[in-house]
Amino acid sequence: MSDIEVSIAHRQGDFRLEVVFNTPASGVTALFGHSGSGKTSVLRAIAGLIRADHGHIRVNGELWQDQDYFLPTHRRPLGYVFQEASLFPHLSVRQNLEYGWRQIPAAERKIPFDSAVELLGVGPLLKRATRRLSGGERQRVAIARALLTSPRLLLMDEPLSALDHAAKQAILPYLESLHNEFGIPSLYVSHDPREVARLANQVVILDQGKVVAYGDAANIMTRLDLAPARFTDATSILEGSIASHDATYHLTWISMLGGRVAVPREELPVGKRARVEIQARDVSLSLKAHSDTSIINILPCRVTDTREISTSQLMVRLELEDGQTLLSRITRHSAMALGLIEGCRLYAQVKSVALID
Ligand SMILES: Nc1ncnc2c1ncn2[C@@H]1O[C@H](COP(=O)(O)OP(=O)(O)OP(=O)(O)O)[C@@H](O)[C@H]1O
Repeated sequence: MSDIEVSIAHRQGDFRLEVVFNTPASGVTALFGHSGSGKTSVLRAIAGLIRADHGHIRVNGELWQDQDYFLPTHRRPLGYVFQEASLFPHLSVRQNLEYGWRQIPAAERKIPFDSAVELLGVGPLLKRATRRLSGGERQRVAIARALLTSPRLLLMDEPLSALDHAAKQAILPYLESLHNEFGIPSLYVSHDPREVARLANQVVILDQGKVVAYGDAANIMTRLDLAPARFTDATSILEGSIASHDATYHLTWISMLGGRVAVPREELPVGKRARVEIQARDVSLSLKAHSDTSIINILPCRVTDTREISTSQLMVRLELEDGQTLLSRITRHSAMALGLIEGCRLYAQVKSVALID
């Protein structure tokens, strides 16, 4: 019963939304798609900001809408974070947060005020006027304010899209810790494949108002028949655990069943679960496990799919020995030189690995 069930049809102007998906009410589900594919409309329907013409929405077994019933927005236990934080300009950060906090009776508050402040790192900003915040700070305050309403579902509509690269990178770890810390499921709209690969457990891909695919993020984000893996900065996420630290070369080794990779040394306990991000452009392929190379991350793998992404470039989907998937972007010229075909066994040489958590 603990899932989010959406089955709606809605017409707005010439645009027709026909969306059906089911996703666990835990972790982060990303809604991914091009501009105009209907992502915001789906969030608005879930929030009750529009009433879909047909269909139903059920969250954790609780009916929010069907043909005869419509739960008004203010009675849906959700927090909504928009592209640009809509904070009250005449109130301080603390007053903005207290506004969210006071919206619900004390007995129903699940998230302590100080925990939300600490998690989003907004403690030093509490006395500030909101007009004196940077874009990234504003978004952190907006997320903290949404959390303080103790929502059972968090809806986030491209909360990072107005931020530059550095501000995005700074805020991502806060978003990552959000559901680990409080276990509040989120629906997260984005058209940035790297952001989705990092944050999402599940992904729903939308195109022209319809669901093209949905399911486990690691699978969906690396499927070559879908849009995310065809971006030039496509990314794969691998899961392993901290295996050892190398004091001489200042490295931390992360092991998976299918091999191991190194990142610059991080003081993390051996055995701790770790996730790493690998960009497709940083993965080259070789027929042998070379030792005469500067690359230390060499993973045995098998080709499961290939797709041209431009006249000169190919995206290759690889399966590691433990079943995890990795993307590699190579030239068509290299693919021919390697004699690359589906099923062939190779070695992925990974030039750069970033530890996420
Ligand atoms: N109130 C409206 N009346 C008529 N058409 C609308 C209305 N709101 C949205 N649309 C249309 O519905 C389609 C989907 O819009 P939506 O905002 O859901 O897409 P999106 O995937 O979130 O896009 P973006 O990434 O650009 O925010 C678009 O073609 C848009 O022009």
